[in-house]
Amino acid sequence: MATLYLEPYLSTAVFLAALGTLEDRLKRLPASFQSRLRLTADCGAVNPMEWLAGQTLYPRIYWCGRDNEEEVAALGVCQDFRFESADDSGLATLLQQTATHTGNARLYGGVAFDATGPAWSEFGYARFVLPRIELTRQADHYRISVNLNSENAGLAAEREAALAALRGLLPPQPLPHRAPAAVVSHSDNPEFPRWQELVTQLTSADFNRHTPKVVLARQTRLDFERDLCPWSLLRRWQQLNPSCFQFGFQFGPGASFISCSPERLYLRRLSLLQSEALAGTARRGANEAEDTSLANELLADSKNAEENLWVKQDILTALAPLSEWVEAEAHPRIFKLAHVQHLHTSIHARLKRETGDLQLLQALHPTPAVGGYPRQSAMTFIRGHETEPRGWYAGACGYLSADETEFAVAIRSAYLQGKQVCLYAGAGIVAGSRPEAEWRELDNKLTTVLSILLDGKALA
Ligand SMILES: C=C(O[C@@H]1C=C(C(=O)O)C=C[C@H]1O)C(=O)O
Ligand SMILES: [Mg+2]
Repeated sequence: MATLYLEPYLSTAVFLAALGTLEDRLKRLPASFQSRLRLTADCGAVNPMEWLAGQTLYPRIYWCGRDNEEEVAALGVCQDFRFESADDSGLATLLQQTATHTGNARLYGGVAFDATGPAWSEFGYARFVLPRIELTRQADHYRISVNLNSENAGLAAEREAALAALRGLLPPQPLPHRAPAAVVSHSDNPEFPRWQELVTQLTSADFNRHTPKVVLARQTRLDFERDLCPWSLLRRWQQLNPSCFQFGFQFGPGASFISCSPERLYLRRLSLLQSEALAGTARRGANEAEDTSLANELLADSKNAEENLWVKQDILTALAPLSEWVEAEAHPRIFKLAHVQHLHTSIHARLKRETGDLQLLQALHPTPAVGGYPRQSAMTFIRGHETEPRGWYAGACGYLSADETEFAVAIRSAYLQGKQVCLYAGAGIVAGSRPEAEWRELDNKLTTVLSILLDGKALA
């Protein structure tokens, strides 16, 4: 086995020693243990995404927090929880049970935008995985872990499965910039004429009176001459937008979902919660003066203020019964990305003792940043008028554990299947929205990912 690791790991000897440590500890496992067990060893610097891309096992899951302090490459399955619909009470049970697990084993996964929409195969309505192996970077500290679950097939079989996963590891695969893959076709759904009709409908006084905000989305589908590598695309994307959440899910070889999202649904550390209203958009300026003037216009604009306010108010209302206290910044600030800038309002709460991730997800998702206000009426409009299912786009993706849970809102995302990429962008439609301006806003939101795909500096 050893020779496999020789070249590509940056600190091969340390990595090999870590694998050796884990093997020894697996061989000397206690005769019994409660439920989940996690063994961890320091492994030296290895690029988590390149490591993930080099493996043969699935699922491959990548997560990097918005502050870039923590990066995780998760591989294979110790436990896999997949739910085809929101009616499945198993998801509620899972969320409740996770709260009572000791230790900090994390489940990585996501929930689709719409509980009732058709699910993407492999992704389901919701899917969460306790990975078999995790490579974690915290600041500049790298660790490799292996998870076991005594409730699986029995201790001996579980130990064998863990050893086999470790022994099957392959070297990282460099993700170099490659020559462009040519685009064969490019289509939008809806196209502009239909978008114009929908925005006109949503901004009519009659509609607006009962449903003041609906987030309409467009799917942009690109077909390339060759298969694309999701990890190469995500790698380039994260370099352009390092202040975003960066994540990817590849449950099998056929499809992957990646995202570079600026938006947090929530971060819960024990009973402290951080959430936010991120809505309202302008493009970035060509120079500093223009950029500042666009930011000032955004801060002063009533249509954008309203987009942000519906999100803030809805989150505050949803959190009030779940919290000891909840507070929000009085005014939005500017959050800058590579090609757009947004209005951002921070929200903090201390949760009541009985509030867990189940209540939080039910109360918050989907927020009016991706659905609308009121939620049910906006969802009914979206279901009745968008013809492409959103799948996990605008869903909630992240990790769950007893002590700490974080979900990003899966906007600025791409669903890849072989040669095909589906990109998604939505815009909050409120009174005063104009079809042309909102259409341009969709384009602006896709500029970063399109600059990579169409420049072709990554990918084949
Ligand atoms: C729905 C998306 O983004 C949302 C809509 C925004 C807007 O309309 O200004 C801004 C950020 C998000 O709340 C998306 O990017 O797909
Ligand atoms: Mg907007």
